[in-house]
Amino acid sequence: MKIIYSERHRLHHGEREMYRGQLVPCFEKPERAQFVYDAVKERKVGEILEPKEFPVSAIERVHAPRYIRFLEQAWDLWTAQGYTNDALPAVWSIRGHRDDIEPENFSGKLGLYSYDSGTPLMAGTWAAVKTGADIALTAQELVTGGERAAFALSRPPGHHAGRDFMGGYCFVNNAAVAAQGFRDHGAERVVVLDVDYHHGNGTQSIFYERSDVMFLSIHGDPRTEYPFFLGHANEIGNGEGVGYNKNYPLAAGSSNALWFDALGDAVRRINDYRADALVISLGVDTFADDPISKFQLREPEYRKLGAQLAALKLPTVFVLEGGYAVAEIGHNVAHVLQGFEDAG
Ligand SMILES: NCCCCCC(=O)NO
Ligand SMILES: [Zn+2]
Repeated sequence: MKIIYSERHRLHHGEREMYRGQLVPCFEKPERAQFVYDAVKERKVGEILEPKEFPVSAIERVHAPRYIRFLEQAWDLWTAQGYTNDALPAVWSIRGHRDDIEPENFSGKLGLYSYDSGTPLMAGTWAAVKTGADIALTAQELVTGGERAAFALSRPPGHHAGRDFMGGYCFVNNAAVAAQGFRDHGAERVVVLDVDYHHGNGTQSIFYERSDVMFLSIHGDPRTEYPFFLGHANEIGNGEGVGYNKNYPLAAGSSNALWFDALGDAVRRINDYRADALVISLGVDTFADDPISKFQLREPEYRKLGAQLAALKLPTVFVLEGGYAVAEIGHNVAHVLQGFEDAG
């Protein structure tokens, strides 16, 4: 399969994130994409291409223009106040507050558009994020054009980013941008399947009222696992979207058998939905040795996952999400992609 990658991801290299009450070095770092690049290249998974550039309007198909304007201008606004360190929020809009008025104060703006203090914004963040969306759209365009599958090797990840908020290391929802790209180019029904350890709260919230994009997610139970506030089994969609959202929360430490039971049910639902295209939010923080997650997947499971996705026989875009066991992330991603390719 074709792989889309750009060195411009390096423009986003946050210094520190708030973790358990302390500012610690960022888990989401440039080496992650480097290791994935090295592994897919070494294993000859496919030709590696640079992304095409798309208009920012393609991002605004799923994100609020005022949020995108903020992302574009944030670093200049921050440094205009004399700061040079990464911007991290310290105050948030929460229940009972208003979110229809954007504060003039930068900290207020940043808090309006954030939901955690783990997602530092720095000089090159917007450039890297825009390229990440271009990577996802390039993958979607290739698959719409006839490629069986493509891998969007993008960072920072995106599945926690909602219509108008960032968080969980995510700014623009690359998987949602790709899903909408499929919809805007002939696909009637699109599935986003999120196999990252963490619930794709951003992706769910973007498509929650829609029946043309079905969202399914297998993840650590939000009662104990990040992002905590969305991802329960009783979230089934709203309005038009009722029945088109499916969550499989699994207890931390769940067995691979349980994980694949969930995948089996998701596959059945995807087949019943008669999708025209499939987007996989491919996080490999489900890895047994991941430093911040608690599932048990290893190479055999990643290859099995790839094979079961191939059996759907759908035009497929894989979008990189999480995975923090940096030395192994590349191999784990490659195992999924090779499992998919080998299943033919
Ligand atoms: N800072 C809290 C943990 C963020 C998890 C990010 C992730 O891997 N999401 O899939
Ligand atoms: Zn994750």
